[in-house]
Amino acid sequence: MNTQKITIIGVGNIGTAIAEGLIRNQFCKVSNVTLAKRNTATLHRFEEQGAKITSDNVKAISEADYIILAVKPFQIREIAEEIAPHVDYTKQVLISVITGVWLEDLKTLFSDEAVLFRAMPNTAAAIGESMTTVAHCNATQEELSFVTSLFETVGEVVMINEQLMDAATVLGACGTAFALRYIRANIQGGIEIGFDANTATLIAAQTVKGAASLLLENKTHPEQEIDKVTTPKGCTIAGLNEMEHQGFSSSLIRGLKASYDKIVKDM
Ligand SMILES: NC(=O)C1=CN([C@@H]2O[C@H](COP(=O)(O)OP(=O)(O)OC[C@H]3O[C@@H](n4cnc5c(N)ncnc54)[C@H](O)[C@@H]3O)[C@@H](O)[C@H]2O)C=CC1
Ligand SMILES: O=C(O)[C@@H]1CCC=N1
Repeated sequence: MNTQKITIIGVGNIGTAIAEGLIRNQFCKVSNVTLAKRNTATLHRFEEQGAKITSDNVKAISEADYIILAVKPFQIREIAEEIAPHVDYTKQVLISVITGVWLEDLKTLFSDEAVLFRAMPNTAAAIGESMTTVAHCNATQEELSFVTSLFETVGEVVMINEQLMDAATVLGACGTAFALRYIRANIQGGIEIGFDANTATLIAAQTVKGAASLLLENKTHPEQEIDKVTTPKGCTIAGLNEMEHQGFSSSLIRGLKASYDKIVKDM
């Protein structure tokens, strides 16, 4: 088990998911995890498990080896002003999961010498099934290995060129919501053709999980797997073609593009 101390500043949706994933998968001693947010009322279950909780960001980072920044983009300036003077850049490492905030921005907010990681996980980190993309600067091999293993503890990891981080945000982080909306539509349709909500949810979710696993395990292209399902003159191709007539793939691609354009426009 790792002995390094990890602090998460901003324990909302994604900070909570990372904390849950790390603690659940015993990445480090729970007592080496410090969680900081302004209102700590939602953090008591972590405290009961042995984590430290605080609303004092400076105190939160005082003993940390790795500091995960998980606040909203507009909150990072205020946090940086508060904690930057207290970071020991010779030994403390910063990991930002904040959308649209670049390593160069972080250097400006903290220090040119700061060891910086920019990572994009998703909320499935809570159950060890995140997809996390990572870029970095000034990191040693040891720091790189540590951060990789931290995110591997909560799912899959891929190192990317930072230029692709906004695209990774759309595909890998927003993608959780897009996939869930697809599943929800299946549930709605499933109810209309006869199932109760619980059964429709189980069938829809397990079917999507199975389809994704086919790609991950077989390393096939989706269309190869689709070919195995589409019986000639059968009901699958009839449904698929109707979905495409209604703009199914096109609407998803446009949605991804709109999501991407929103990040690029705002940041
Ligand atoms: N929600 C998601 O699925 C993902 C979000 N992100 C990024 O992570 C960041 C956080 O997103 P969410 O967790 O969804 O937002 P959130 O609003 O749920 O969490 C932010 C947390 O920061 C805390 N906070 C705000 N100001 C603070 C301060 N001065 N000191 C300490 N804590 C403070 C808030 O109380 C809140 O708990 C955003 O930049 C987002 O783009 C990245 C990947 C996935
Ligand atoms: O919607 C958002 O802005 C954030 C970025 C990734 C997931 N949620």
